[in-house]
Amino acid sequence: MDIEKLSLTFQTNDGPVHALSDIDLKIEEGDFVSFIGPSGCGKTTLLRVIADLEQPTAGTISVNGMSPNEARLARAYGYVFQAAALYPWRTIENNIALPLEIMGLSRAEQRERIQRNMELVNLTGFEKKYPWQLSGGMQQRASIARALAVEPDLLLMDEPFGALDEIVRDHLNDQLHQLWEKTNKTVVFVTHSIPEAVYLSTKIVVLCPRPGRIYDVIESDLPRSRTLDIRESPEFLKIAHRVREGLKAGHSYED
Ligand SMILES: Nc1ncnc2c1ncn2[C@@H]1O[C@H](COP(=O)(O)OP(=O)(O)OP(=O)(O)O)[C@@H](O)[C@H]1O
Repeated sequence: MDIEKLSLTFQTNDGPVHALSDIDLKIEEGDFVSFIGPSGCGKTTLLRVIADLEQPTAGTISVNGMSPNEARLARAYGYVFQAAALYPWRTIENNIALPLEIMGLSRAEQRERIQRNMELVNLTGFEKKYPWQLSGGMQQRASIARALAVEPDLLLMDEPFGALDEIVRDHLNDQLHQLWEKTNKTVVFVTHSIPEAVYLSTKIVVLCPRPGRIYDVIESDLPRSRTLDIRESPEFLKIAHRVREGLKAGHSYED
């Protein structure tokens, strides 16, 4: 993915809001990229621009050689929201089936994809449950399975684990990491958590607000294959330190 000199200004009743300013970023296939930064620095807006849910006011962006609009129509990405956004009146398997029905896949193909992706997120056996019968962490895994079932090259995730407690979050970080290793998808991930960003990413983009812009891009030198233990290593702590310094430098304490 190639983003060049991209800016987005929202016109509001209180005047213009410079949500994104002069963003330059390259994301390679198979990268795991995190956007981290204080509230209002434009993380979600940038993700939404990639997803064709917002239009930039300047600059260019290409997603797998396509415009975001072409990529959306080609179903090149899956989007996972902060809250699981599952339909409560549909079972887990029928939630995952929904985009597949819209795509017009055969029942057999739908069933095969549901089974395979539920297995990938360790939810086999919960096909007939309703979302409200599952824990928050399981609901998030189900929404990841739904995004994966479309078989996108690119997974866009907006703070998917933000509302979960620390232990569940650690567990899901580990699972997501393994999933990424197994599937070799490109992932763009929004987070507020430094350990989460450093653990998961091959590239960490530190953003700062007013106007929303990139402060630092950190290429991780951690091995691609990792376990949560790596968080104790000096290499991990060094990257975490650099992210923290970036956040401090870009932070305004007047908020
Ligand atoms: N539709 C909109 N209309 C006007 N302003 C908007 C709109 N969407 C976002 N903004 C503003 O753009 C800026 C960036 O918002 P954005 O949600 O991308 O930040 P963020 O880094 O994701 O924040 P958070 O961490 O709180 O989710 C903020 O100042 C926000 O108020």
